Amino acid sequence: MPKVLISDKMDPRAAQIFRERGVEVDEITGKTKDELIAMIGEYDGLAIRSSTKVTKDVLAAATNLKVVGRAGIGVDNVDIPSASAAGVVVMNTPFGNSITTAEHAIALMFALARQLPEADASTQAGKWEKNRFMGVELTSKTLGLIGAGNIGSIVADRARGLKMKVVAFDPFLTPERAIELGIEKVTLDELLARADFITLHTPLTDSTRNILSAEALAKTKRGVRIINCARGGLIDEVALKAAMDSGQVGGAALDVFVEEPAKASPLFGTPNFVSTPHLGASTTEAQVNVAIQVAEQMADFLMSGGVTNALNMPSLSAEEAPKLKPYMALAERLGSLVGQLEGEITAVSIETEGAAADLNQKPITGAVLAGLMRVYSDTVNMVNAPSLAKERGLDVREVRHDREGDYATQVQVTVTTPNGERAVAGTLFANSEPRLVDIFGVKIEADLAGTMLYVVNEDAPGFIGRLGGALGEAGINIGTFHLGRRAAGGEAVVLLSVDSALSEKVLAQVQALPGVKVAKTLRF
Ligand SMILES: NC(=O)C1=CN([C@@H]2O[C@H](COP(=O)(O)OP(=O)(O)OC[C@H]3O[C@@H](n4cnc5c(N)ncnc54)[C@H](O)[C@@H]3O)[C@@H](O)[C@H]2O)C=CC1
Ligand SMILES: O=C(O)CCC(=O)C(=O)O
Repeated sequence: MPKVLISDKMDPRAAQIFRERGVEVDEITGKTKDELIAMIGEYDGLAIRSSTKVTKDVLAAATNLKVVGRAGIGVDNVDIPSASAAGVVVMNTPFGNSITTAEHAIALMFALARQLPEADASTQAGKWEKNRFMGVELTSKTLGLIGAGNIGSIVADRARGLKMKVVAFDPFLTPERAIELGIEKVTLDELLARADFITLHTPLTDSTRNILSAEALAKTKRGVRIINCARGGLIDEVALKAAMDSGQVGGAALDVFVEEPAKASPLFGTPNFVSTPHLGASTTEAQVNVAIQVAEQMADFLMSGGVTNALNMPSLSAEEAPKLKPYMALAERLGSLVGQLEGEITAVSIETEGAAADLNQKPITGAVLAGLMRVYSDTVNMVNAPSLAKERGLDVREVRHDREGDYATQVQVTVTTPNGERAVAGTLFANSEPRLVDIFGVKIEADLAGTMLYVVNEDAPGFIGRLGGALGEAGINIGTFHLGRRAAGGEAVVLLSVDSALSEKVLAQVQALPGVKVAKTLRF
């Protein structure tokens, strides 16, 4: 039974779903990095929010880990390249808290427009400072959106409902989408010059870090009000403090900080500065949504191989997964076969025909690459195989054929080596049992499983007896025996499964049999 650790506070429905789906679950929150490292080795899955940092060190200790599930959107607390390299799938829940976060941005915009937190504190302090708190209307004001993805679009919709004009800077926003949202796509400089309020809704990346730098803040309308419900680091906090002190920025509301938890900040105490402790996603509705979604996705993956909302692997629905499972086994074995038999591979082409061509090709390709590269690395799997292939400069091609060949379904793997192109092909028997049907142009029907001996020999009478004799003398029991040949009297191939591994000595004896060109042990 797979085992999952929930390491951040999460709605109890997550644990309930894991248990209902047959996944064992521990909820242990508030652990330090070292404590997490000490315990992570026993888990197949890790469910987190934003507090747990899934660093390279944590991943190195996570020897059984297969999936990290983020109950939320931002995954900047997960080292995705290290997770991919370790073959760990990283998933998030991209929509579950978007409305809630957008509403928080709108709430902070109102808080700034009417100085609600300071007015509240003053009133409760018995001051009744009616003349101190003069606000501004939102109607007809311009809202500048930096980032118009899921959350930014919802903010735009709500702001338009408030009769604001919305302009957006987002290099990936298409003109059609801007029209659909009723917003104007502008450059960053134009946004800075025109916006009365600016709200940020991008991930933190190299291109968005300090997007509101001292230089950018200097280009804003004097008195602009700024809201950040996305990520700390999008605004230069020191520059923001200076801009607020000079009056260039008339108000700022931050839900997120460069350092979290933000227990101290030069911004604290600045007039018309509003802050919340990363509460963007903190509503009952959003937390139920993300908890249910992350548990469903992780359970699908651990129990049936379904992949949804993964950031480092193509999606695979829970319906597709069982159909693809035997193909992935076939693909991995074909990849493994060529990987073991061919040394220097510079390109690989994965061709499907018949029923296989109607399936999602990415998992089949991932499985071929994982099998192929297992000779180089024990830790390669479908998640890290494509990036490993890229690192090695392997040219990967996928081809789907409409035609149906000799079999109703077929996967062919062709590799390019210094000796030319070499192809192997396989099919499924009874829709589920992987079988090799062609090896380097020789027709053969073989199950690729366990330890096998691959022999290429000259087709001549008596050879099978001599081979069986050599193995028998060495005490090696033959399980299955498969034969194929290019032409009578030409090159023949023998693939046989053996019940125990062949020693170097026995392999050398087979190699020395008259007519043997190649003898190699294979493992599947
Ligand atoms: N405060 C909180 O509790 C929460 C914060 N978030 C944060 O909100 C962010 C946005 O979430 P979504 O809208 O769901 O993400 P999304 O991926 O749907 O949208 C992000 C948008 O940013 C745009 N973008 C990327 N680079 C850009 C750049 N250099 N300049 C301008 N735009 C750029 C993208 O094109 C995309 O349209 C998340 O990355 C997350 O960090 C999300 C949920 C809760
Ligand atoms: O889990 C949380 O409270 C934070 C949510 C968040 O920042 C996100 O989903 O990106």
